[in-house]
Amino acid sequence: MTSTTSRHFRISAPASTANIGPGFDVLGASLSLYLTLDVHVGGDSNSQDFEMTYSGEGAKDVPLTPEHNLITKAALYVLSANGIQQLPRPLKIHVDNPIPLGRGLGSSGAAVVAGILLGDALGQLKLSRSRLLDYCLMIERHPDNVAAALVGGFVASYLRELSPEDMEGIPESESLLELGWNKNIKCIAIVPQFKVATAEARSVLPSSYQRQDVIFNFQRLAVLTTALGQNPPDSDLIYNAMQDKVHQPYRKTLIPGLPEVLSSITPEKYDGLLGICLSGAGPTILALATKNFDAIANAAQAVFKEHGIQDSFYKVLDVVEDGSTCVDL
Ligand SMILES: Nc1ncnc2c1ncn2[C@@H]1O[C@H](COP(=O)(O)OP(=O)(O)O)[C@@H](O)[C@H]1O
Ligand SMILES: N[C@@H](CCOP(=O)(O)O)C(=O)O
Repeated sequence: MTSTTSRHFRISAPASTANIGPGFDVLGASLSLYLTLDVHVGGDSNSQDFEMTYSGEGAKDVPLTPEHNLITKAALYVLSANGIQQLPRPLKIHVDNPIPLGRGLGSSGAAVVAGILLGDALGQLKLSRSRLLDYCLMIERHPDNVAAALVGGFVASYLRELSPEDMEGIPESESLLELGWNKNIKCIAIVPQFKVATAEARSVLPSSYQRQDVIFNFQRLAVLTTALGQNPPDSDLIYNAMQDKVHQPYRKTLIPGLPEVLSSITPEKYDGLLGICLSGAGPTILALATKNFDAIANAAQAVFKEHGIQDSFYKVLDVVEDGSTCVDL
């Protein structure tokens, strides 16, 4: 498809931290770390050029062909579902990605959301936000990261029960609720220098659970969704509400030192700490705090070192309300 009209636009999609303890596949919060696409399309009707360049995380790792790159695959998915079988030419995309891949900060969620917005923009489809989310879910399959990355803020979501007939098309598959987040609560992401693929971290989870473990998470999830919006935040309430029995206990085999990090770093020992958990499927540790960020991060890094993980870094991030955007330049 040759595009004669020339357009220059920028897509931005935030990182996200999912689960936040007991909210496995439910809770997600968008973080102040943005994947951006700088897109030039059309202009020279004689050119069939396609160029994709990268800077930042994954620049040397990710495939750059449209059929293999997660961003352009998502864009092609939206376009083909709407009767457009290829990307318009000429097309230049520069991707700048500060989100570490395979670390539990929603890099794939941000890439899927950015790709869906890219397809929507290139096809001039003007899809609604809920429709964009449906497309994201058909790719990512769990709602927490993509919901937070698309709409922004602190988000709870559920998947609708879908019949086989529903699945023949692109079903309306998710509902979400934007929750309150106390702006004084910062997200310390302690990032070990090894990857855990989300698919692998999901494969180690049991297919069924004891009733008491499910109730354990239900109780804490209900409390946590409100507690994180309260001001001042209650560290005892939040710390205990961020406990989990559904995913973290099973993922400790993939992340050396995880139990020790989660049990040894407490509000009693570290002033300002509210709670600590695995960010998404890990290996990043998420610590929620109002101050004392460096001491908290250094404590987690020290535990990782005791377990042979010498290299890690940390970032102090905000939960951001603006979600993903597509802006003409
Ligand atoms: N900006 C990107 N561009 C292309 N592919 C990406 C990008 N970000 C993530 N991916 C793909 O997603 C994979 C990481 O996804 P996943 O295992 O879910 O980890 P994460 O916790 O970072 O979401 C990468 O290995 C890569 O295949
Ligand atoms: N609920 C998912 C969240 C995965 O988040 P990611 O940032 O690691 O992709 C899970 O825990 O599997």
